[in-house]
Amino acid sequence: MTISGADAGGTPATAAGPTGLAADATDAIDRLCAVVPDFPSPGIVFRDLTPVFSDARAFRAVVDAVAEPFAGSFDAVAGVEARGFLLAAAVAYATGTGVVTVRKAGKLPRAVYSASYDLEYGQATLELHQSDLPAGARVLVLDDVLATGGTLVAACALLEQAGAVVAGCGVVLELGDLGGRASLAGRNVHALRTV
Ligand SMILES: O=P(O)(O)OC[C@H]1O[C@H](OP(=O)(O)OP(=O)(O)O)[C@H](O)[C@@H]1O
Ligand SMILES: Nc1ncnc2[nH]cnc12
Repeated sequence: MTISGADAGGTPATAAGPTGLAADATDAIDRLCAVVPDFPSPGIVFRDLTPVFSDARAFRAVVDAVAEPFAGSFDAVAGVEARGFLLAAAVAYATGTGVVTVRKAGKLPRAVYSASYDLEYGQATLELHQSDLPAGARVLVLDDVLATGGTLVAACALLEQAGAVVAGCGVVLELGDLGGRASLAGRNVHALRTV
């Protein structure tokens, strides 16, 4: 089914409180998230949110809901490469803030801070331009999935190294049995859905 732009509206942020937004988002996640066993390697249960993002109503619900708990507390949004970019750009546009990219190694052309970490299925390095944010900028960090937490721990460390203040971390889906939230102890972490 193709949803036209005019019909793509979900629950307008002004028409429903947090419950309405969160409920719309949770429903969309439960209906549309695909679960793929043994990807990208044996034993991993991969939660694929692309069907959520490709559905106009679901995407709007998720974008509105992931930002809502942090309303008024951030001056910029940081998206973690790559899936976090989808949410961060949308939230930044919707809230009239700037968006910065926390990128995989070797992608940013100017001076960077770097942080390496372990993933559920491998290792990675993230980088942030040293001069993309004004000192003291309050930054909302967004990503699609919280698993072990290594990615968000690294992203927050880079932002603080750059002189920013992390307003919080928002994710669509938290894989509760992988301990990611514990690794972010003390931070303002909000997941739309925990499985
Ligand atoms: O909590 P963690 O154990 O760190 O895992 C969560 C991260 O894993 C995935 O990214 P991935 O590194 O697979 O890159 P991608 O977004 O480019 O697919 C996901 O988008 C999160 O960023
Ligand atoms: N199991 C998983 N599903 C989707 N994204 C992930 N990132 C890290 N672990 C993941």
